Amino acid sequence: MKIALVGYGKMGQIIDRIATERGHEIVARLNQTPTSETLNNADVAIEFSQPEVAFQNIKTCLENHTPVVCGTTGWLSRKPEIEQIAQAQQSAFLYGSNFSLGVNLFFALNEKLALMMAHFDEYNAQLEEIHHIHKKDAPSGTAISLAEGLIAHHPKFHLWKLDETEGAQLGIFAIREDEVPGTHSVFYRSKVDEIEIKHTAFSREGFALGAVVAAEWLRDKKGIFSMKDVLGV
Ligand SMILES: NC(=O)C1=CN([C@@H]2O[C@H](COP(=O)(O)OP(=O)(O)OC[C@H]3O[C@@H](n4cnc5c(N)ncnc54)[C@H](OP(=O)(O)O)[C@@H]3O)[C@@H](O)[C@H]2O)C=CC1
Ligand SMILES: O=C(O)C1=N[C@H](C(=O)O)C[C@H](O)C1
Repeated sequence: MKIALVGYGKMGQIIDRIATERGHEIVARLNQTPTSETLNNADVAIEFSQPEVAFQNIKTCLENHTPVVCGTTGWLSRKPEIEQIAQAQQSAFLYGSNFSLGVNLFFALNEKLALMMAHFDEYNAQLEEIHHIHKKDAPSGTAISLAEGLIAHHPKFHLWKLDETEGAQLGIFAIREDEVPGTHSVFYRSKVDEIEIKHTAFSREGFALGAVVAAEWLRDKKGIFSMKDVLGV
């Protein structure tokens, strides 16, 4: 199929290689907001840009009726608007904070554990994410998805507060270090023990492959989807 890459940085360039290896044609490699012309009749757009520009990129794709797989994080406050546009335009939109199979299994594992712990009050949870020094947003989209999943499956979870001041943010430690691709840990701590579950990305390959698989899945769809729909988990 024909793929438009909206955002051609670290992720876009790896997606280009993997999509080409899987027999797809890259019809656009864009580092600016697309237009109907620059989308070049793509079957699907894959958007990995930056937080401050993602909304306009996605909006343009949806209004052009180009199905769009979005991996850009840090813009989610405007996701409801995008979902309204997708519905109004009868387009296809799929957002993933993390497209790797490993992290989506990690999401499911933590949700199952939170569900089991919902019967007890012993454990609290704390999240930690480590990324490369170029990352603009914090905490990571993956960490936010993790936190949302824990709370949804364990409403009593008291996510530790970073500094115990009233109204402190969720217990998410965001660390920026060297060229770390993405490491996420969840610590479940009681008075007597601690359970740690960790996902470590060795490179960006897993994210890129997952995004291409999501684009292949989305091509003939209409509506709003996530990686749970692609993977059936
Ligand atoms: N969901 C997932 O699985 C993953 C998500 N991400 C997320 O993807 C995003 C991109 O990450 P990464 O590739 O490392 O970042 P990069 O900064 O390497 O790439 C972003 C690219 O977007 C380009 N860009 C700037 N403005 C626009 C615009 N208006 N329209 C289109 N493109 C534009 C930049 O061009 P220029 O340099 O010229 O400004 C740059 O090439 C981040 O939000 C990150 O959190 C990353 C990995 C996995
Ligand atoms: O910026 C990155 O690199 C990544 N960002 C995503 C996030 O914010 O969760 C996914 C992955 O961890 C890499």
